[in-house]
Amino acid sequence: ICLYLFRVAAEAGPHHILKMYNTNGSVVNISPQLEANSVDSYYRLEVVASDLQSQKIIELKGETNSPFFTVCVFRLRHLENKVTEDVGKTPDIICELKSQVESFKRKLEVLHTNKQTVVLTKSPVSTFSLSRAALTLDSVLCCYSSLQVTEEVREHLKTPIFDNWQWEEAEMLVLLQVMYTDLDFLTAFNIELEVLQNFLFEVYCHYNNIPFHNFQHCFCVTQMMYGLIWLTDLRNKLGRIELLIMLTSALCHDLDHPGYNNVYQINAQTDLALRYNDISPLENHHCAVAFGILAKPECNILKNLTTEQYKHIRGGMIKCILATDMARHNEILNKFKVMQPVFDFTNKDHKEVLMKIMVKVSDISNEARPMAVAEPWLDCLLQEFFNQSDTEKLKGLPVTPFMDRDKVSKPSSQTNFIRFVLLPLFTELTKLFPCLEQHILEPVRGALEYYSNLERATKEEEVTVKP
Ligand SMILES: Nc1nc2c(ncn2[C@@H]2O[C@@H]3COP(=O)(O)O[C@H]3[C@H]2O)c(=O)[nH]1
Ligand SMILES: [Zn+2]
Repeated sequence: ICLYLFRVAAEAGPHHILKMYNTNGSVVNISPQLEANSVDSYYRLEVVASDLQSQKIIELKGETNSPFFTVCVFRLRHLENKVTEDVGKTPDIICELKSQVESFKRKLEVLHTNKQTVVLTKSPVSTFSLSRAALTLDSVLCCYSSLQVTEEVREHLKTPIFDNWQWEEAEMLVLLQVMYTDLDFLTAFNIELEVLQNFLFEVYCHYNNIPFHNFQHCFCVTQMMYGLIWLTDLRNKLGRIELLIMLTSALCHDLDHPGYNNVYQINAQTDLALRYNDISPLENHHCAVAFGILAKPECNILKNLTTEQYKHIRGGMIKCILATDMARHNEILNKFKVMQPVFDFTNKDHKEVLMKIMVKVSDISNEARPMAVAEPWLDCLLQEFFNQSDTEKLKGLPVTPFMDRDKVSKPSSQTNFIRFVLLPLFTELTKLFPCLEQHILEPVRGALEYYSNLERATKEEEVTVKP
């Protein structure tokens, strides 16, 4: 079995380069011809994580220490079944090997985690630096002038079926400009085109290159907000200033997100948690970064407004962005539920809660999009979740259960989220705007059915596979 495991380890893939040494320290060839090892003449397996900038050494002594991997697990299970048939019970040696396979698997996962941490590590308070320069302002400006945004694209941009995966980041910046233009913000608030372009580019630069809370997410949330504004005819129900608050809040709501949520910030006692006294540290940060960008005159799309208007927008954006902290989800939804039957578009409190709900709906609206658009987003989200829970394990912090790769699957993650978060929220908004039924409620119901079926099928498969 050890020989077999070594061979599998040698084929472990690009992230794990393995070298094996004998007790004299000489490298030995991992092959089926390898001599049997023992407690005294053991092999040392060195896992060289070539692109991880990290090295771990695991010693393999006789049969008492062994490697890992899924294939091994299957092999062992097969062997166990065979032996159980012959002998009537699982021999101790097989149980021991199983636990060693698990332990080795965990070690490799730690190595893999190191890699992700290296890639993702960026000081969470690294604001106002143009650290990410995949695009230059010049290249974006070039795209502004060369991209023909047809009437068809402009109309498509107003719908939740818009597919973000088809567009480059520079193009998204152009599309964001179209949103500000087509809502008449440039004329209504005397925004110079160049200032808007600088602002959008700075926003782009302050999103991090992380799996989920990145510029693409910012674009999707803003585009969903834009779509909702058109679908619900909010232009005729709210003031332009409220629309500007909602769209700009959506745009800025995750600025400089570090890829680790509030619970992590608080448990790890990060700079952000210290700075904001554990009170919505991320959302406070996103908002502070937004106003840091607006503080630069060349990016200040609000500079031609009166002090009164500026204060109104600042107050509104702070409320909307802070409302995206999911810890406040029930508080905000319950407020809206109470108002909804007597909703009054001229009532200041009612408008305020509606604006928060609109930003929240847009923020978590991936499942309202077509499956081909939504599913890759779930992969991105789980990648970020797993990265956090791996880091929590590594640092001995409490592990967030819905982020734990050992506990969560795509279907289980979505069925619960759709049932307990999305449907109650979307249903309430749909009561106020019945036209949203077909645009956001139906696709979400479809997604629930899809993931429920998948969950059921997986469970049935598990039952049949089990010996
Ligand atoms: N399981 C699940 N969670 C989601 C989905 N979309 C958003 N979320 C969660 O909702 C949260 C909204 O706020 P955050 O951006 O902090 O983090 C987001 C995720 O934790 C989804 O499609 N599935
Ligand atoms: Zn978000």
